[in-house]
Amino acid sequence: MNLREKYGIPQSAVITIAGTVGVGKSTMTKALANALDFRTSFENVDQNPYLDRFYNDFEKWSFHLQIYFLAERFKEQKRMFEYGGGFVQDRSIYEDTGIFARMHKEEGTMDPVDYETYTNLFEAMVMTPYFPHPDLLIYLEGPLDGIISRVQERGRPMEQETPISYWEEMYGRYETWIESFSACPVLRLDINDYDLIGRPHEVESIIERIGHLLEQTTMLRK
Ligand SMILES: Nc1ncnc2c1ncn2[C@@H]1O[C@H](COP(=O)(O)OP(=O)(O)O)[C@@H](O)[C@H]1O
Ligand SMILES: Nc1ncnc2c1ncn2[C@H]1C[C@H](O)[C@@H](COP(=O)(O)O)O1
Repeated sequence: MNLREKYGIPQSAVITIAGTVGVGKSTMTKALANALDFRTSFENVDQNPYLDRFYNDFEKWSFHLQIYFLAERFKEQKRMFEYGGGFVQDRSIYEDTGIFARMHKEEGTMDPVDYETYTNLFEAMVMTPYFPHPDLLIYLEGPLDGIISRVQERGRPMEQETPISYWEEMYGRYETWIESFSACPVLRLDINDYDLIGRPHEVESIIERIGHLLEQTTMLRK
């Protein structure tokens, strides 16, 4: 019996991983997908034609980047649907609007009219009964200084050159955002409570918690 069967996780489940830049979403996505024998849906950072330009000039490229991410995530959503689920997704679509677009609009680096156009499009595409929400959102959290060290060590120059204040602002917004997030059930994990690189077997206890939570939410729906 594999871990998915052992903990009663449906073959069709879609699990999305959320959290600030550098917190460990991609690492978690790989580990969970591997242990559950699920497919992965990653953000393709290296192939993103706007990301470098965006970090060099937020005001100029905010709108273009958000539209690009929306199109990419929607394509991924379609792919997950076509396979009938069984996916772990690196970052949820909800963070694009709830964290990034909103932050840039409120910080004055996204034009308010562009923001309005973007959110209208987002709501028309995503906030409808036709858009299947994930079965579970895993929210990764931990101390900011450790997360910033991970960003620095990972070594994407555009992120290394970005002022710490940007990551601080984002971090605070994530803390507020998760408190009111309600599109699907949430499992919060503190990154100091596991280490998927140093102690990879710890993925099992995370899968056990996922199984319990999915079981509870299925019972509540009955
Ligand atoms: N448990 C861990 N201990 C130490 N470093 C980690 C751990 N998990 C992830 N990292 C490292 O932190 C960096 C950011 O992780 P990543 O999974 O890419 O985060 P995200 O996808 O959230 O941006 C990567 O260099 C990764 O290898
Ligand atoms: N919607 C977004 N707006 C701006 N920047 C974004 C958005 N989604 C992701 N990003 C950036 C943040 C990081 O530099 C990379 C990848 O994020 P990561 O958390 O490392 O997966 O893209």
